[in-house]
Amino acid sequence: MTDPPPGPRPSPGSAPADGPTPSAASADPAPAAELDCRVTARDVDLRLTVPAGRRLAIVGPNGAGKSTALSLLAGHLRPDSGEVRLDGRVVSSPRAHVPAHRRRVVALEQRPGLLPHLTALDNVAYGPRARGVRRREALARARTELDAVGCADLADRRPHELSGGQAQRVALARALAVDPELVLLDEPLAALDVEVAPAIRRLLADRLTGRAVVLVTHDPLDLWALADDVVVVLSGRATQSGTVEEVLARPASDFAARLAGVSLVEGIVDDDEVRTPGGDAVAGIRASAVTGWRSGVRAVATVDPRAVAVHATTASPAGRATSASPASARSLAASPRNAWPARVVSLAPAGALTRVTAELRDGQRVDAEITTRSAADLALAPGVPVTLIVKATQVVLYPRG
Ligand SMILES: Nc1ncnc2c1ncn2[C@@H]1O[C@H](COP(=O)(O)OP(=O)(O)OP(=O)(O)O)[C@@H](O)[C@H]1O
Repeated sequence: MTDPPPGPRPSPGSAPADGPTPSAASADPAPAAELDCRVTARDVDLRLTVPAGRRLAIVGPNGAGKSTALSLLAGHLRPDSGEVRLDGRVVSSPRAHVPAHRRRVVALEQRPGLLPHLTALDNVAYGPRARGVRRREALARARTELDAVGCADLADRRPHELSGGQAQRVALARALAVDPELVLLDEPLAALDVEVAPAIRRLLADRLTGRAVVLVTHDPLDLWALADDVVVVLSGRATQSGTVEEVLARPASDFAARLAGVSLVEGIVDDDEVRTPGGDAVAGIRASAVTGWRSGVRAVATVDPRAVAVHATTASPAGRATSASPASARSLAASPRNAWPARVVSLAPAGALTRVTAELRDGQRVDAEITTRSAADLALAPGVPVTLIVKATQVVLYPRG
């Protein structure tokens, strides 16, 4: 967690002159946070909004710019251009900057970062005290917050006398004791034992619902449990955003598809199907409420790995995969099934199953989860030609937005 912010809270009027104060006439409350920033040295050009009371998850591969977004919101980094607004006030722009300790933004990170010489109670009371709250009141507030995270009986312990999970609970109490207007979570469960993480996840869900939160995570479970909305950041740019349900139901990138646990196949709409660049026809069901479906537009299909069957194939002299099963790929495709020639890229254990990653003719990758026995019977190995069979009813098609 960042150090509790000492000093008085900046009033809306003390925001830099280029920041309009929230409009009293506006019916909708200002978003809790708005970020529209360029950081040239990091090749980051990001826009994101956190409506009041909503929890936004930022997801993306390593180096995508997630921590940069958190640093901009916290006030540890200034944008080269653009601005950060909290509750309608400009707090960062190239011309002006409200420093981190004067923002009501708290961060909960992998390490709880409690002050080692203070008891749990004093750690939690520290923030309110630093904001000028009287000691008695600050201690009362700290007790309430400790109670709310199930740590009332740990009030007198010092950080080295707490388990990892207990310390993270106390850190949450400390964060909320200052009535933050924005809570930043940076992989808050990543350093915890797998036995402890679920309880802390439940606690975070309980204590943070209805607050403005920005969460960075690599764990799909956190998305469902801790976020309302999600933004997918790739190479410093927001590429897709929406509710968690929307984004995971219609992932628009391989990264988002992996989070959703599906494979993504891209192509062009050809009547009712999607035609891949490699010439494969992808039949499926149209995602609900789809608009813009017409021949020639770019489209994607999502394929659940558990719905993919892998059949042995012999390579033709031209090196093209053909089905070795009695029915040819074409006749299979005429039934409500897809049959795609492919080549195995890799095999990996997936619980009791084996995850087979195969490459279509144009190099797009599709995963299949099959029994380990089938993988052995088919003598699957990297480079082996196969035919992937998927029922059309288990493929979802939508135009690429
Ligand atoms: N202090 C820094 N100075 C210069 N460049 C940086 C600095 N920190 C990060 N970067 C660069 O900025 C880009 C975005 O990095 P950032 O740490 O925001 O990514 P991230 O999505 O948080 O990654 P991860 O998941 O690995 O934490 C990367 O190219 C990174 O190398």
